[in-house]
Amino acid sequence: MRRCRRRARSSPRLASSRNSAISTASRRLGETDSPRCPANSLLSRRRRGDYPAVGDWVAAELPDGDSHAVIHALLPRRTSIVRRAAGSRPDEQIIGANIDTVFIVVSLNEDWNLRRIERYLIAVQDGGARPVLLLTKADLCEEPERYVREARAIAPELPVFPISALQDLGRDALAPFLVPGATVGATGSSGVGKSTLLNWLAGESRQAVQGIREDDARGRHTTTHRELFVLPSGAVWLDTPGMRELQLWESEDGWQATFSDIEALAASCRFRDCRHEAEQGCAVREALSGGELDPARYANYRKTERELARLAQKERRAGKRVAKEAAARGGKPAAGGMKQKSMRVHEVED
Ligand SMILES: Nc1nc2c(ncn2[C@@H]2O[C@H](COP(=O)(O)OP(=O)(O)OP(=O)(O)O)[C@@H](O)[C@H]2O)c(=O)[nH]1
Ligand SMILES: [Zn+2]
Repeated sequence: MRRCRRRARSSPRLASSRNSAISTASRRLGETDSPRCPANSLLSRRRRGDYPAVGDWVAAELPDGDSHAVIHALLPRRTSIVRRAAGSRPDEQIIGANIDTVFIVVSLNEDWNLRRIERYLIAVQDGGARPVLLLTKADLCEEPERYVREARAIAPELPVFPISALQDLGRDALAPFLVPGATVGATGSSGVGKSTLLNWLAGESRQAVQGIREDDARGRHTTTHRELFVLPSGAVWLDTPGMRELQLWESEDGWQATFSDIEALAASCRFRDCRHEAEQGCAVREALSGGELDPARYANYRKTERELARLAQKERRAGKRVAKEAAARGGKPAAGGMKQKSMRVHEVED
């Protein structure tokens, strides 16, 4: 089998099987062939999010006898899970495109932490994907239903399923999310059972998770690994390091969706700019003192609000800095921005 890699974090690769005489066609990015973008289209793109990412559909051409595909166009994304790219530039990195469902994976033998689940809910809902909570290792837990109840209390609409890959429990509950054509991903702490879950649903062990570090004469870089898997049900499983450890992003959508109950309370405070501190007619404080709102949930609401505000401020500052630098250069893009070579795709034989 042929694998390909490039220096950037996500790799633009084509999921479909190789076809010797293909004209321009719509394809899914993920695995096997190595696409290269025409140099002029590369140079005309600025933001990372404009580049193909795992899960994208592209119009591509695979010239006869050439193992390199050429991407001509990137199709619009239905959903995109993003995070801020490393470095000082205000830029987003697409962790996964066109994902329908993200399984938030929490193990029933680990520390149970509703606040962590809330953070995952924010991150997943920001990208437009549907969150589903999977409570793994149910075989190690005496009372999984207790945890299901607790999770439902913070997110009544959230589908929650206890499962055990080891004992083949809960498979049927996942079927509606794994219909043909659906794209799913899984996020959760290390060791909760994400790889085991993929292998269980795939019905076989897939070499999905080991990223290999390699050195070569041109420096050290990460060898990317397979990132899209077609499950026997016909669904596609997207597995990237970024997806496995989702982080908060500065958008507010996921935050508002995650804390919609508190947002609704805040909307009925007497004062529109209520800070929920000592104001008269504060519905939030009323709910807290009446026991309808868990103080720990409210504390997480405020904490994540502050975090997102800090991220947004950082973004604004970085944006101003970049604009200033661009103005100083007379509007030309930074030399150290998106280098063409960062899109180069390497190939290795397995
Ligand atoms: N008892 C039990 N153990 C499980 C189950 N699912 C996974 N495990 C075990 O949990 C451990 C971690 O599982 P992984 O699938 O590697 O976890 P992961 O989330 O992919 O971990 P990272 O790759 O570090 O992100 C392994 O020893 C699995 O055998 C389960 O349903 N029941
Ligand atoms: Zn208030």
